[in-house]
Formats: sequence, C-alpha cells, structure tokens
Amino acid sequence: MSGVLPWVICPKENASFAATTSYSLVPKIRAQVRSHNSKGCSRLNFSSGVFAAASLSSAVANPPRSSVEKVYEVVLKQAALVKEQKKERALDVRKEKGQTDSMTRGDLLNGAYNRCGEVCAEYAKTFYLGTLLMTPERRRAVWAIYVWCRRTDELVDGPNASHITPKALDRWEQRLNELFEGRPYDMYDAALSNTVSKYPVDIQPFKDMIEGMRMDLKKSRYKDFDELYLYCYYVAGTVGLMSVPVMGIAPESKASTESVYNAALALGIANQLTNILRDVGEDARRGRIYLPQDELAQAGLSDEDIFNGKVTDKWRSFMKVQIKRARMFFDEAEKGVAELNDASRWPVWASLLLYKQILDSIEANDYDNFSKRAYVGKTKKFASLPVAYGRALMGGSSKFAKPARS
Ligand SMILES: CC(C)=CCC/C(C)=C/CC/C(C)=C/CC/C(C)=C/COP(=O)(O)OP(=O)(O)O
Repeated sequence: MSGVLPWVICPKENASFAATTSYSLVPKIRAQVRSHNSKGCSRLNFSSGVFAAASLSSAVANPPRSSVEKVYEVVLKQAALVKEQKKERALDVRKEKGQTDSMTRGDLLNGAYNRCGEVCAEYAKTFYLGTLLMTPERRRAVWAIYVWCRRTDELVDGPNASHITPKALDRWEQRLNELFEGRPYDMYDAALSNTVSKYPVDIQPFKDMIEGMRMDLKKSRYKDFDELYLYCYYVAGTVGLMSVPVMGIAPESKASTESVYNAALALGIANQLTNILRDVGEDARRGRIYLPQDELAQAGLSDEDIFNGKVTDKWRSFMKVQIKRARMFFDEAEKGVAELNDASRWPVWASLLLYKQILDSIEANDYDNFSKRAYVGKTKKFASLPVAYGRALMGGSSKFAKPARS
C-alpha cells in the first residue's frame, strides 16, 4: 500500500449504507485514520456512520483492499502527476517553440478538434454550451476527451455492441497506448494525443475506463456496494479524473490537489449512480441489475422483483436509501467545484445540478423507475443554468483546507 495512504477500511458487514457513507468522505477518513493510527489503532469499522477503532489483530494483517482504497491510489497518482508536470512545463514550452508545426499538421489538428466539438455538440448539448465558456485550448481538449469516452462507451453500448469481444477491447487499449506515445490511429485519436501531450493527463483513468467495459461484458450482477463502486469508478469516476487536469485548478485555490481530484471522482460516481437508478427498468430488460445484491436482499427484494417491475413499499424504501447515497456523492463533489478555474465552474455546476435533478424526478415518479424514465424538463433545465452561473461566480473561496504538511 502506498505510503501516503496509511489506512485500512473495513466496511461493516450488513451495515451497507453506513459503510458507504465513507466512500464519499475519503479525505475525512484519512484524517480520522491518521488520528487513530497515532493512538496505536490501525483498522477501522464503521458503525452507524460513526468510526469505531479496533486494534489490529494478526488475522487481519493483510486484509483485502476495498475498491475505495484501490481507486484512491489512482487519485493520489493523478494529483502527484499535476505537481510533477508543473515543473516540466517550462521545458515543454521551449521544446514546442523549437519545433513549430507545419501549416498542414496544424490544420489537420484543428480539423480533428473541430470534429470532436461537433460530436460533443451533437450528443451532449448542454455540456457543449458550457465548454464554450472555457478558453479555446481547454475547450477543445475537453471535447477530445469526451469523444474518446463516447467511443469507448459505444464499443459495449453502441450499434455494434453485440460483436464486441474482450479482444476488441484489447485492441482499443493498444490504440490508447499508441496515442499516448504520440502515434494516433485516426483524427479523433490525434486530437486526444495532442491533448495528453499538453496537459498532465495520466493514462490510468483511460485504461480503467476500458476495464469498466470489460467488466460490463462479463458481469451483470454486483455483490455489494464495493463492487458497484468499482464499476462506477471505471465507467464514470475516471471521466472526473481525466477532466480536472484540463479544466484546471484555480490559481488562487487553497485546496490540496488530491481533494479536488477526489471531488471530481465523487461527481463521476454520483452521476453514474443516478444513471443506474434512472435506468433500472431499461437495464432489467437487458437482463442486467446494477444494484448491490446484498442490499436488495436486506430490503427483502430479489432479482425477480426487479424483473417484475412492481413498485412496492419495499422497493420505495430501498430506492430512498439508494437516492440518499447518490446525493451524498453529489454533496462531496460540490465542495470541489469552487476550486476549479473560474471558466470551468459553470459547465460543471450546470451538469451537476441537471443530473442531480434526475433523482428528484425519480421521487416525483413515486420511485417507478421500471416503466417511467426520470428526466428533467426543458423549463427546469433552463432555470438551472442561471443558478449554475451564480454558483460559479460565488466560487473561489476554498472549502478544503490544505492538509498539514509533515
Ligand atoms: C467536481 C470537480 C472538481 C470536477 C468536475 C469533474 C467532472 C467533469 C466530472 C464529471 C464526470 C462525468 C461527466 C462522468 C460521466 C457520468 C455519466 C453517467 C454520464 C452519462 O452519460 P450518458 O450515458 O451519455 O448520459 P445520458 O444517458 O443521461 O444521456
């Protein structure tokens, strides 16, 4: 385990909701664990959301790592990369000046980026509008990342999904390696290749997203929230980690880099949990259940109940817990938006507020996510945009304290 991660988490069995409270609160957990560690305790249990320290026994000397620990290591690696790259930036600028692109190469690249923008405008209209507020360079980098994610997702969700094999995903990963090494395969890859050469973007979240697609090919059930969390990280948390280096952290931010990445991760997880709750019926019709099996059982629900799609009181209670958890991830994400560069805050706030309202809509549908698709109507969408703008303007003051440097 990484030296900067001196903690072990063991979500208490049969206390899944209390346990999941911890997933969105990693920095707080770390602080608590540091304090527990200094008191000679090194393993924690969660009980009703409260930490109870237990002493380390030899039997748990090497407990299996939870998904949150594995994912948090990626967060730390990303944060470290930003610091490293800041030092190298001066060098890169000199290098770029020495090798002025030929007109043709520059034109091709501009064309590739513009095409990425068109794809983004077509499939994610609101987000695209938001990106127009960013500086031209950041905006086109966000488009390039968006297009790569969309293409990756389409491999398992698009029209050719039934022909996709693990081998095809291996080939897609090979292409990813090549574009990171400066050898793009097509124009969309060329745009991303240029982006990753300019911003401190690590390859790991991209590889992890492909891993999420592999998971989707072989798995249609999730044993517990730990498994579901890992899936959500792979397919959506990764997007948060890819975006921060491009969106940029505000120069005046006092937050630690790792806390901003953690908020970005939380937003990806929150969005994906919301997506899952909205699409329960649709997924069930494809034989898939992206809900923690242990929590379903605790609520007295079975796969059959999901396939039958009847809204019962048991289902409503189960859904209330799931919605509450998704909102906690949104809350965690909100703390980080203010730390982003000012031009990046508005699109992030806008998409956050819009997606969060899908949860309200599930409630308004009396938890019928079997036969009704929760959505946010145009009026509400437009009403959210000035709210998002207001929040973006208000941002700037850091809500995250920098951790004490030892
Ligand atoms: C909060 C901070 C510090 C930074 C923001 C970092 C970002 C941009 C995080 C966002 C991550 C993100 C957009 C993840 C994707 C989540 C998701 C479930 C997308 C759904 O995509 P579609 O499947 O196209 O959605 P619809 O089905 O709703 O159209």
